[in-house]
Amino acid sequence: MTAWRLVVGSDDAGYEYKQRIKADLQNNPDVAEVVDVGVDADGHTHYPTVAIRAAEMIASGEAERAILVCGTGLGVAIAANKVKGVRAVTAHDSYSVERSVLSNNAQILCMGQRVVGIELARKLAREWLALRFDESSPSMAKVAEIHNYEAP
Ligand SMILES: O=C(CO)[C@H](O)COP(=O)(O)O
Repeated sequence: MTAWRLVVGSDDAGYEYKQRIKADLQNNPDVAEVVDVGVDADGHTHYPTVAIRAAEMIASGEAERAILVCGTGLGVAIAANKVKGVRAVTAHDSYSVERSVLSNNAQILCMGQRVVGIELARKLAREWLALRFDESSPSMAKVAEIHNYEAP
């Protein structure tokens, strides 16, 4: 199975989790390469800037998946979803993480450093990266409806 070209990003409120999850990715067989779009340790870039940068990389095909962290996981998802073709979700439980791929073919997982414990966030990231959307599944037609809505 093909390994992902992955983007990670956060604002300052998600920095520690982004760094920890990024470190995990070095040894993850589902990950081929990782691009970090910030912030760095003393960065204060607002979450929309980081999220839109990551989402644009997905939309352009530079990467297939992204993990974004802010305080709640909400703002990064709202911003990323403004980029055409991107499906970003906030999920902090295993079932939602699973369905975000199997139902929604989400390319971006968003989590909140102020919401979920680090060990759960790491586990959810691992689970999410191991999942693949089945284009022959009944969910495909529903995802296609979303795509068709924003098609030119
Ligand atoms: O969680 C955030 C956005 O959803 C962000 O990390 C903090 O945003 P703020 O509450 O506007 O500072």
